Amino acid sequence: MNRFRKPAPAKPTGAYNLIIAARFRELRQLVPALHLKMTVMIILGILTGFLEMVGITFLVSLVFLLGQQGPVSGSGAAWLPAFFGSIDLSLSKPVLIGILVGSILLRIFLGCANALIASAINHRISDRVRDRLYAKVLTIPFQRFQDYERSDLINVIATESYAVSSAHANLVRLGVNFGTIVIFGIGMLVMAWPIALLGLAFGFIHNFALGLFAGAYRRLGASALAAVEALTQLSWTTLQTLKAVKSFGLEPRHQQLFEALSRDVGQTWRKSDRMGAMTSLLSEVLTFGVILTIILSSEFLPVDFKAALSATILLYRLQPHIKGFDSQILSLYEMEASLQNVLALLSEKDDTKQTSKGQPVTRLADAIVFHDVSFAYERANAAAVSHLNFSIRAGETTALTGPSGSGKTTILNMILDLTRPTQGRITVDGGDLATIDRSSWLQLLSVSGQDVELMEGTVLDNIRFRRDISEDDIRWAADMACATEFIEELPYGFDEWLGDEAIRLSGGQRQRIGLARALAGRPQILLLDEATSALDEDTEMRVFAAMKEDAGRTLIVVSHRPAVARLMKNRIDLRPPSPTSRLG
Ligand SMILES: Nc1ncnc2c1ncn2[C@@H]1O[C@H](COP(=O)(O)OP(=O)(O)OP(=O)(O)O)[C@@H](O)[C@H]1O
Repeated sequence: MNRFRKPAPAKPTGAYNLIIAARFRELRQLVPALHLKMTVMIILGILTGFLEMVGITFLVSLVFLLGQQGPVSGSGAAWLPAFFGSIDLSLSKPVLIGILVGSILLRIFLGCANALIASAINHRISDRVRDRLYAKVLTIPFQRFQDYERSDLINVIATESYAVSSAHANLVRLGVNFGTIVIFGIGMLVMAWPIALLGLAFGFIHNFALGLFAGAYRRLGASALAAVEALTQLSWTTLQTLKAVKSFGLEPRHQQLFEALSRDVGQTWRKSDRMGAMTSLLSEVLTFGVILTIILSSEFLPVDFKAALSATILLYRLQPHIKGFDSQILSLYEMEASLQNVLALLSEKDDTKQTSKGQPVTRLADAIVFHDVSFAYERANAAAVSHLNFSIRAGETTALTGPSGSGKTTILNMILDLTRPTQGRITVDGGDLATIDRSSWLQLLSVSGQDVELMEGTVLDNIRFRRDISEDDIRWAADMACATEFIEELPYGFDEWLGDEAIRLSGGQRQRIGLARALAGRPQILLLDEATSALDEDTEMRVFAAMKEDAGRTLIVVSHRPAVARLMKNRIDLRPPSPTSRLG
């Protein structure tokens, strides 16, 4: 679990009515129009339960009717279900059969409709939550994003997001089961109150027994989640560092670790299944116990036989609803950790600049100026850069030099508006960057770095990078970056499939694809952060010569190579003890 995420509360939230309230509160934050959806589905579900009760009681009456000796005669009252008592309703046999068949058919229809509605609503909830989580990852401040483990984020978006629709479905089923239990209970009370009282006593014992499992389920949910997270993290880092793993001969060690973690995951699920089987057994035993009590004491109970039979069958049919109620309550405990993770990510604050509109810019006419700018990363002991004062002139080339860790990348990140000064301000043609519309500003900029983040796709896809850029511009950019020469050597040229790691490409080739990507949008301002460090000197010089010919671009280059810095007109040097700047 990422150390910056909210941990699940350590102590159980308490009795299960509190856990229902807690899940409901969480869902209210996550699902719009929750009440309406739940109410409709619960009413439909309860109606289905009611029809089940009608079907059972009318079936018992029909069995009595069919078992009658001799020709059928007399009023229909004798054939009515027990809860009508001695009310004399003159219903004919076909009417009774009609009610029975009608209630069964209607129950089947409502059950099916409810299942379809539930499926549609649950999928919609999952879709929306996934979309919101993904959007959140894109809108939290970049610095905050860096605090998260990538594997945790993937887990939350792809797996834990389903806990929301599961919690919704569980609460609905819980409402339906509770409603059905109440209706069956009322039916039993009207037909045979002593049996209803026995059922009630059974209910209390049952709830008490269920409460004994709550804490264990809650812990199980949290440990299952931790086990899955650890497994995903190991898989993710193994894939990320496979070359190093192989180079150090660590395959057996990784395999061992994976098997141990995988066993942990399996064990938690097996434990969950075992506990599910135990609670189910408990519920079966208690139901059997109460039915046995009824049978053994039937002689002494002041209840008519038909009513006793109907009530006992109802009690028996109540059992799946009680079992469902149990497992839903326990699942609500189990899914607490996942819901907390989803909520923790969704409650992250958005990057306000990204979501608000500012002053649009169409071009850089004069200069980007740093006015006494300092920046400190959160939780860092010292500032990454302090009291910077310099100008970057439009249309000119500038080298940003200084020792490792002196803050060059931090400066580029501030120009890219990924991070903002903690002190001082940056102006663009006199206007504060903080008030400038971020997306219009980024239209003017492009960046390429030492490590190129390639994605699954062809060379063309990687240069285009999901932007609306013509193939002509892509080929032009590849020429500028001296990339065409090696791309055309590939079996499928620009259509060659690279995959996200592009292992068949050399470091310098990857950097040239990154450079072509940055150039393809024909940016007015180009930031290069050690973007040609893996190129041989000759190719590097050819790249810069080509870019110099394409005049008018503002170029800011971070490089440790003096030859590259010398090619630039201006130089900003970040040397300790105090960062100084000078304009060449
Ligand atoms: N996300 C971060 N959180 C905390 N500190 C950071 C973070 N990124 C960078 N730093 C710190 O800020 C300082 C400046 O880092 P920066 O990457 O800007 O230096 P640099 O000059 O680009 O280094 P290099 O030449 O090695 O790439 C360093 O001390 C670094 O450890």
